[in-house]
Amino acid sequence: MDSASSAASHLSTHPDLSTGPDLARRPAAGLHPHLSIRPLPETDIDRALDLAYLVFHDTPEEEKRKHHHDLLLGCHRIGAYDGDALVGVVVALPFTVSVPGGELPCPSLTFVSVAPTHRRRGVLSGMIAKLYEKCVADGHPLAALWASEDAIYGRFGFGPATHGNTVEINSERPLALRITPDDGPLRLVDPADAPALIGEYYDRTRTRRAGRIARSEAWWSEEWLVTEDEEDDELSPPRVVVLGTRPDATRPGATQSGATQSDATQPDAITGYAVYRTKTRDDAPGLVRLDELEADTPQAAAALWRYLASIDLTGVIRAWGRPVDDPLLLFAADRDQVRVTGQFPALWMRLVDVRAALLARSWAAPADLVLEVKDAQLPANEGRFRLTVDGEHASYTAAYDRTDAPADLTLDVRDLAAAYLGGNQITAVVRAGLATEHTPGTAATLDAALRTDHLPHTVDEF
Ligand SMILES: CC(=O)SCCNC(=O)CCNC(=O)[C@H](O)C(C)(C)COP(=O)(O)OP(=O)(O)OC[C@H]1O[C@@H](n2cnc3c(N)ncnc32)[C@H](O)[C@@H]1OP(=O)(O)O
Repeated sequence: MDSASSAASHLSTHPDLSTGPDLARRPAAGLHPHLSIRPLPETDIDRALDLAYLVFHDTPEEEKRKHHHDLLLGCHRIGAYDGDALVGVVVALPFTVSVPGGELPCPSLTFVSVAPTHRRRGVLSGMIAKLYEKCVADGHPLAALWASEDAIYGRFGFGPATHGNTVEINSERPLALRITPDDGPLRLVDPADAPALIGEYYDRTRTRRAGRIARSEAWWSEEWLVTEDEEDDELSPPRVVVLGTRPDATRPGATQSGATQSDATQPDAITGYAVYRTKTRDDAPGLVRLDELEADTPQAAAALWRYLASIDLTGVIRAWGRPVDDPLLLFAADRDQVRVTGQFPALWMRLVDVRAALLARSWAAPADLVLEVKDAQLPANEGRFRLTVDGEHASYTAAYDRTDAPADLTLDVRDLAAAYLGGNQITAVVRAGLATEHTPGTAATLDAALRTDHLPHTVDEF
């Protein structure tokens, strides 16, 4: 493609489109015969980016465009074409996501774009159907995304499976804590060295919570630790602070004072880290914008929060995308000082193959019930299935097989997807009138079986 031509100019010169398409409004399940949906070749990546920048009202600099180009090269890409004109794009990042008890490949949708000339004609629906075909062919039971608008993806069977809290801390006074922070050494790390150091820590610990994305080194350096923040160029470059293990004279390498030379310089000596940026402001206290804080123990987390709250010339910490069950909310001694200012859906999940998805996760309690699942897109998921979970605590095994037995619970696949990682309750879905419990107590049994020790959490927005 001629890189100088944008999707906009391409559309306006296309004979079928210049006068407005003659495409009658089609139901989502059908696609107008003018349109074809097929894999988007490498040679069309520039056109795909033009289309995405058009619909997202973005005018990126060359460097960002090159970054997006490289990102799309490594993804599965689907294009919708009207004749030669590219009118729709869906990109699937080849992610792996943690699920209760393990992890699964999870094609993750991004750059979802339909030309303004072709909206509401089933183009997105057609591309999603194509993506599901690909997931089934590849044996990938899950798909995921972050939604630009809440109303779009439920109809395609996606449910919001993880949520994030926005937390604001008044750090003009010392952070009041009900626990004693870990006294291990804190060390600032050069962001260039951070992927190797905290990347290994993250890999080691990320499956503690479901919903977490495995991060490649490129994802660390080009998404997480990129020098200039994409949304606020007044913020400092990323700062990375790591907490080391407590000085212990008995450890190898300990000095006479008890400190160890290797504390916090080796991934296995780290007990937590925080990634943050700062900025000073004329009209308000200086800001610490926290991107991520992970810790092995509440005491280690408390040490990192206390560090962030005591940075000179700052008076507020704004933390985005914190876990809903963040222990900070309990060990903070003054909840007027530490306030949850918002909550939002983060990772939307799709159980493309309900059976494979359910069998791949761990279970928290026994169950024996018949689910009737509604799935408007994927008939293989539709119908009645007996879910049995047996065995001993911590090693339950599940079976999920089609049955003619009457249903104990009827629910939509999107609500099952929202509950899959343990972050939402089926009992609440029943109470909201969105699922029907034919046998009282079934939803509570299912909730107990799906329960996880920690709520799921996703902070990688894509
Ligand atoms: C994962 C991500 O990348 S999120 C980013 C999504 N992209 C954007 O927001 C960019 C701007 N918007 C667009 O490009 C398009 O409008 C899209 C991709 C959101 C929708 O594409 P379309 O081809 O118009 O969707 P399509 O025609 O297949 O719609 C299917 C159904 O979803 C509904 N729908 C689509 N978009 C929306 C929306 N924004 N809000 C509410 N309903 C919507 C349609 O009304 C239709 O419902 P119906 O079948 O009951 O009539």
